[in-house]
Amino acid sequence: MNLKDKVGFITGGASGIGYATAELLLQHGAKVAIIDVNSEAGRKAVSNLAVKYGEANVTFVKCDVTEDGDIEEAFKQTIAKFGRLDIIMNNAGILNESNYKLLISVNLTAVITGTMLGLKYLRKDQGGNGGVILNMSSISGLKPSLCLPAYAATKHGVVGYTRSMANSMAADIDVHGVRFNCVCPECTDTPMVRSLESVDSLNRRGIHHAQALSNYVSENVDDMIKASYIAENTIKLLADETKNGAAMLITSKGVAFIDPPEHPYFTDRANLKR
Ligand SMILES: NC(=O)C1=CN([C@@H]2O[C@H](COP(=O)(O)OP(=O)(O)OC[C@H]3O[C@@H](n4cnc5c(N)ncnc54)[C@H](O)[C@@H]3O)[C@@H](O)[C@H]2O)C=CC1
Ligand SMILES: CCCCC/C=C\C=C\C(=O)C/C=C\C/C=C\CCCC(=O)O
Repeated sequence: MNLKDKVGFITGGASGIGYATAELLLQHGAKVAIIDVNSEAGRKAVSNLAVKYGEANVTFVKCDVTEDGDIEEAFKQTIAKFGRLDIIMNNAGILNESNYKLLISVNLTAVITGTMLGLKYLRKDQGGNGGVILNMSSISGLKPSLCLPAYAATKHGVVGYTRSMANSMAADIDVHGVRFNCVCPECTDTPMVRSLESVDSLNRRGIHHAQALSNYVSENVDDMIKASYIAENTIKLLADETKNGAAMLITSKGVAFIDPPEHPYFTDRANLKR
């Protein structure tokens, strides 16, 4: 996919990985809607980006991704502003083991809702141009995380959902033109991680092994990979039209595509005639 003049929709785009990806899309000539619950950060993000890339190319829509109506309205406002939609990045996320129902709602349910609601605007057979849905998982979506079991459950859910949607819709891709991929970064230096330096914050959020994790974050955060590195690899995945159903692990050593295990039952079912 040539990113020039394409339109991206990024939830959690006011900060961290979402913001870095928004900026890189703008550098490639795309237009971007930053979708976020934090109005102050969202407006600030857009005013910074507008100075560099032009007011016509970036917009902010306040949206709580746990509210279906907010997500629908954000899609409508994005298309009203830019006239099309090509890229959906369901990226908003939180870390809160205490409030695991909210955690599931933001990190997993909203990814499914953003995919289902957004799909109808992307589908070539429903008036869209085709495109790509990129869901934000984590290395915690591929391996156990002893400090963050509920968080890991949401991120495993994102991988399972994204691969399943890709497989389920792959047979008709010529009709709808939509690809589904997810990214699984290792720990990245963002405000989310910086907020974990304090053991009080970790305890409030019910994160396991709080003291050990706080020590680890404080000692290592400066050396963690940067959000711009996640954005560079995310953009490569977005643009690569050969990739559908990919789970891309991003670490300081580079990227790796993690394949699901093969099983004849599922392989045969994927080939079933409908
Ligand atoms: N930083 C890291 O080490 C890693 C982060 N991730 C994932 O990347 C994504 C982005 O995380 P970061 O950039 O690190 O965090 P961040 O805290 O810097 O950015 C998250 C953004 O999501 C927004 N947000 C939170 N709840 C929302 C809601 N209900 N509705 C709309 N927006 C909401 C926040 O306001 C914030 O702007 C998350 O899904 C996170 O789980 C994945 C792997 C590693
Ligand atoms: C080891 C540092 C953990 C810091 C956790 C903060 C944010 C994590 C965000 C993620 O998406 C996960 C990324 C990397 C951590 C992966 C596993 C946690 C390792 C410790 C554990 O097993 O819980």
